[in-house]
Amino acid sequence: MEKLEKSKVSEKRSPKIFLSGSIRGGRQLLETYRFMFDTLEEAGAEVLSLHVADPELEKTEMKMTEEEIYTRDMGLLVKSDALIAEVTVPSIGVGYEICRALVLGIPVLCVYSPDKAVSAMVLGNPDHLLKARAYPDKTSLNKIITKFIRSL
Ligand SMILES: O=c1[nH]c(=O)n([C@H]2C[C@H](O)[C@@H](COP(=O)(O)O)O2)cc1CO
Repeated sequence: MEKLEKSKVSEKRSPKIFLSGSIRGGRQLLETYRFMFDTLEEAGAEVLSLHVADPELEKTEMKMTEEEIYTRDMGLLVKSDALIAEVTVPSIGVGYEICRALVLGIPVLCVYSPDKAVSAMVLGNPDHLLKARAYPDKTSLNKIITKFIRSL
């Protein structure tokens, strides 16, 4: 009888990704979050937190209470196969989500612009579930994300 091989997430179904990016920490990299969202979709991933890359985010989140935002995001995080965080812009929410994902045993990819001072809590973190990668340009950002998705 043919032996069933243990398959990775990507061979079975679209990996569910929590995209994490600064909101109240500052929206100056919104265009990068949108690029990351597009890259993830092209790589066959399903982005659960699409609101992070939404230029109209303020309109929808304004109608939600702080508790509703927190509960929704934590609910999405537990359903995620991985978290991908853009950490160039310091954000308490992004840092919290990274830590929470690691505690839950969810793999994390942090990406950042190489000329920015990123927290040692990310760069110096020895957790085997955490990868931190600098991207000098959009082409490398695309490659880093695509490689990570294929590794899931
Ligand atoms: O309105 C929101 N909606 C929301 O989903 N978040 C989550 C998702 C983001 O990855 C992260 C951003 O955190 P911060 O707002 O502290 O920069 O927190 C955060 C806020 C505002 O803090």
